[in-house]
Amino acid sequence: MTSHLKKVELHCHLEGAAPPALTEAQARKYGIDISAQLRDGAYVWHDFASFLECYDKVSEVYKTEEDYALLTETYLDELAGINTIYSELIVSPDHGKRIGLGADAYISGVCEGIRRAKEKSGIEARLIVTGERHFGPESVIGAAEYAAKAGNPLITGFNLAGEERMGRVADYARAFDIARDAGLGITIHAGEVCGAFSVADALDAVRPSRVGHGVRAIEDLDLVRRLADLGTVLEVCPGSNIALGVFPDFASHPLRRLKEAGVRVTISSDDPPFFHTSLKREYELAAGTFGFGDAEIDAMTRTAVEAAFVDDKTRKTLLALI
Ligand SMILES: Nc1ncnc2[nH]cnc12
Ligand SMILES: [Zn+2]
Repeated sequence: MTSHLKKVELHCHLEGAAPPALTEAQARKYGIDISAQLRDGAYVWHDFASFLECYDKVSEVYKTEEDYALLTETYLDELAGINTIYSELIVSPDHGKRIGLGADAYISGVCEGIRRAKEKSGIEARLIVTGERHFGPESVIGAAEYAAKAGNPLITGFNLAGEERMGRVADYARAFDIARDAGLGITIHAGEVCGAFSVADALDAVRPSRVGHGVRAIEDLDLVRRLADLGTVLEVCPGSNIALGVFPDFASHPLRRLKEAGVRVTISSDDPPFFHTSLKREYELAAGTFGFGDAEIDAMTRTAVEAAFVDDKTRKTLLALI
């Protein structure tokens, strides 16, 4: 049981957290046929590429500022209900542009959702703007420029998600320079679908303080030592990794081995309903399947706050709550 533990999540894609029932209602509202992506209350995909396709299609049923306020509020309410004190949501203003809503209205809807949830439960949240690798370097630079110029105090980080097999990290380095120069925190998906080289590329090309997943670093023990020495924080999402077949089962998942090698690890849910998981389940897995005690789980939660893209006052307040 982990219901008594305070929780923090650093890695969850907003559209990836869309509850199937809400997506179904949205599709009905707009007369969109979502039956190829959502069947019997579950999202339909069979590998990483089809997951990304399904994700993009599902995102298309969220169309207005209010749709985004509702989606954000719904997810943060769920998190607050399991004792979560802080959440970082990965958002894609590009998506707002693609559906004709516009990046500003997309972000404004999300911020309204954060405001509503915080008013009810006190949950704190920040936004990480992401570029999508499969939309190419120019689009990712556009996302970084948007995040850098937004002047929105809730946008505190920049990420690169999407098809990890497309191009090399160095192709996207300029986007990270733009984000870093604007004072944004830097994290990047690496070592999920691609192997250890992808994590090494990320360290070399963008010097992130955190890496999304990073779990395939385990294939190179020198790299594991490098991560430990640098103090790079991994946003580990075990349920996602098993659902996507990154590892065949939890017994072979490297969360414990990375932690024991001195790597700073945290736990998140990634795209919870797509992977039949939730932050609650990820904490339960940490306790049950991985065998971590309460003190060890609290230490991971504290690591997440230490690595959070927040100001020092907020960090202090959050640390005092754990
Ligand atoms: N797990 C994941 N990896 C890369 N890009 C994503 N976009 C949404 N979920 C993702
Ligand atoms: Zn992710």
